[in-house]
Amino acid sequence: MASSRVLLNTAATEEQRTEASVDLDEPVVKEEILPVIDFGLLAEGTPDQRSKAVRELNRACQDWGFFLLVNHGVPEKMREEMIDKFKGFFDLTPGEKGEYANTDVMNPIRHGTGFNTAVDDVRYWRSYLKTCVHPEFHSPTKPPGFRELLREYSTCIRNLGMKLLGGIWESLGLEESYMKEALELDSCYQVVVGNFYPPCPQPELATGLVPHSDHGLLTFLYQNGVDGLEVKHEGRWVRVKPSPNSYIVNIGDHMEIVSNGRYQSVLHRAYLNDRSTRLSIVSVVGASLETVVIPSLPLVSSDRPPAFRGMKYGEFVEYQQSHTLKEKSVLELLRV
Ligand SMILES: O=C(O)CCC(=O)C(=O)O
Ligand SMILES: [Fe+2]
Repeated sequence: MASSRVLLNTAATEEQRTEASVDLDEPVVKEEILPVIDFGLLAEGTPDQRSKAVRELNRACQDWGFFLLVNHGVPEKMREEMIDKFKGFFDLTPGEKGEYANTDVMNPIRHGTGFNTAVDDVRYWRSYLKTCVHPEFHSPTKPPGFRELLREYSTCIRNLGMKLLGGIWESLGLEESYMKEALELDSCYQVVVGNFYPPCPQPELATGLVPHSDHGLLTFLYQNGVDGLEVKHEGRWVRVKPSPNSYIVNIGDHMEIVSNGRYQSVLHRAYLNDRSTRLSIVSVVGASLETVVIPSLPLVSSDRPPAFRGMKYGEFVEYQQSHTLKEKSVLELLRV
């Protein structure tokens, strides 16, 4: 596979100036519309409307593993303020942000570039801030107001996530209360990540994020109106264009495990552009870090034996975060 190594040297800050190496032989990217799920019908529709929404959820999770969530109830003002506060964080001085730069991958607040700078072999045109917001809430104290807003925002996404999970369990024929207990969802692990991608002078030669799947059950992504997400669908990279106000939601590795492979996590990556700064806010909702996640017993039979070995979710996260980000490599270790 052809690869190019180039020193990107521009007006970018020292933090963003980086050596990048990316594969150039990927299949052609196409733009397609993701399936749309109306959360309003799931949460407040008539029984018929809810059943229809659950069937659509089933189709979207099976066919794509990615969908657009509309009528989700997260206020626009809160989303836009959250984007502004993350911008405010990335605009802090390197010294102020440096307080959160650390090498312990399970540290509850982490700022950095790339994915895991200790092991990355590709450098990224990206800065990030990761904060664990549940079961314990952590947040930087700067910029002013960030902490308060993040608390409100993450609670809103968690509540949305739990209700959406309810619809997904139903679509798999699973009992909500059973799943809540099996995954210890009252102490679910939730992390919020701000991804900051400044304009890149040679976007075709650098990368925002390499192809990967997310570790949790579900991921919610909101962006600042600048596109940059690509999803691997039926062997091709597809550019995703969310409708205004929608969340992009995707299935994570642990949904693949609990559903015993019925719903699969999907490879995605971030591409760059040379004009506009892109900011994405990603919220991952997963089981409790203490839970050993296994395929759900009602989805296991002699015809369909367990497809994955169990592993404590916390160990999975730690392993993924301390190794090079590489497609679905961690999940594959658990495949039977
Ligand atoms: O910024 C994006 O579009 C992708 C981010 C992402 O995949 C992640 O943070 O896991
Ligand atoms: Fe991701």
